[in-house]
Amino acid sequence: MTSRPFKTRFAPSPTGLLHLGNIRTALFNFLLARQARGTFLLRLEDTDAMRGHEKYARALEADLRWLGLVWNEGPEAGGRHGPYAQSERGSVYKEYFTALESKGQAYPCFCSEHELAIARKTALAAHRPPRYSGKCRALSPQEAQARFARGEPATLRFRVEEGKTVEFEDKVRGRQVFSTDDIGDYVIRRSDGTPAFFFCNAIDDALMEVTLVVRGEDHLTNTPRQILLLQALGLPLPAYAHIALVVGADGAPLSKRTGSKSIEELRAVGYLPPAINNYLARLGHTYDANAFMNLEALAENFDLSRLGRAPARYDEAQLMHWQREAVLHLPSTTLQEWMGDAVQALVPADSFAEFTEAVRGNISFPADALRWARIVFTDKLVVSHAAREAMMAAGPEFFATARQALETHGANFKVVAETVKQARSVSGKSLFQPLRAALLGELDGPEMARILPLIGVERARKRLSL
Ligand SMILES: Nc1ncnc2c1ncn2[C@@H]1O[C@H](COP(=O)(O)OP(=O)(O)OP(=O)(O)O)[C@@H](O)[C@H]1O
Repeated sequence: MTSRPFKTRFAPSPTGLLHLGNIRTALFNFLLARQARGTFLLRLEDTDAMRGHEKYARALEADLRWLGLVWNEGPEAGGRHGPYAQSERGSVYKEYFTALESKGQAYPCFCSEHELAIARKTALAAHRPPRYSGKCRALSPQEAQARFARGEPATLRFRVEEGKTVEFEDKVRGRQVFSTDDIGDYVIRRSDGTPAFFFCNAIDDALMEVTLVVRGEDHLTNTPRQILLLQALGLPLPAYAHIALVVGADGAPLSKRTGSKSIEELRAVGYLPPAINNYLARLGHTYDANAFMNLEALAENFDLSRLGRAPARYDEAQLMHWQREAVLHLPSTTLQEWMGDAVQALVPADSFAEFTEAVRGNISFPADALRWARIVFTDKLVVSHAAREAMMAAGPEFFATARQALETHGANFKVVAETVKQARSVSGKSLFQPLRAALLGELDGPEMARILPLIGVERARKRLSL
């Protein structure tokens, strides 16, 4: 098994937009494949019955590409093991159902939902695991045929040998032991003919030669069932790593069904791919270095043994930290594009590079850049209460001197400030705050030496005349 080429996979069901929990699973699989110079496979776990799966499939592919989590095998990328959408693999699953039936390892079950529900309740009341009683196990082929002929619907159940254990070494959670007595015979094909999710999932992992399955721990209880299936079919087993789920502030796992914030929404407000990647790679996983890293470095230093088992809590403040880091690290031209049309319309082309560098340290989103662009390049200055107080405290003579210095020396903040300092004997906060307040309308913001030349003498003169 270990001699097979290293391959991980991400196998989402396109039932909604991906959220940070799903993407973290994709990221870990991507990083591990990249680190091992192996393959990162994408498989769509859709079924024909799913609504809108085409739309969501395209959306999740776009999300992955946007984050740079590019798959080397799967839809569009191609590969030897396609098709890569489960809705197109019906004939493959059929073949394996037949194989299991002909070996006597699967049998038709005619028990109705109602009957099964009663049996489950009875078992639970008697403190027994609610596993299938085995009622249809012993049906003779003739009897089964007769019932089919009468048009009775049947599921297909996988036969599980009693009194055994299924064991595997989980790469995150350690040794896992399950008793087959708790599992019981389980449904692998529903009565409408559709295969059970974990059946397709296991068969596909084996046929697509996946060697390591990294997925949310919500799948942990599927694993012994999948191992039993693969063993019965003589198919290779992957290694497994079940990672803690990402939970929201309420402690509940992020989920498409409960409307968790989607990657698409984060992209729309201006979150940057390296911010999301740096944040998620550290969510429940630790690196030695806390520095901002590109995907290559995140991959190089990723370590499965450093994954925590506790639920990973989504923390927006942490994501914001990495967003600011990403803004600081972005190439200037990319940052300008990211700022968007509204900023581009306000900032003169020949000042864009200076503007970008001046505000880079003070923005987290394009909306922040727009605010600074309005302050610097329009006459609509909104002066905050604190700024107005600082200006009042400095008094009109302070500003008369500042205006005079501006006329004499131009938009050179250092010289203007130095002149005011000498002439009015003020320094530190009492010098810089009123100047900043008048010129920007705020007490915090970009470095004045960079921003004043962009504001220009004319606009600065008016602002110092307040
Ligand atoms: N909250 C979460 N935290 C971490 N991983 C998650 C979370 N929710 C789903 N995953 C993982 O994302 C991968 C893709 O899952 P899939 O698209 O089937 O979503 P799902 O399990 O149906 O989740 P959802 O509840 O969001 O629909 C799986 O490995 C799953 O374990």
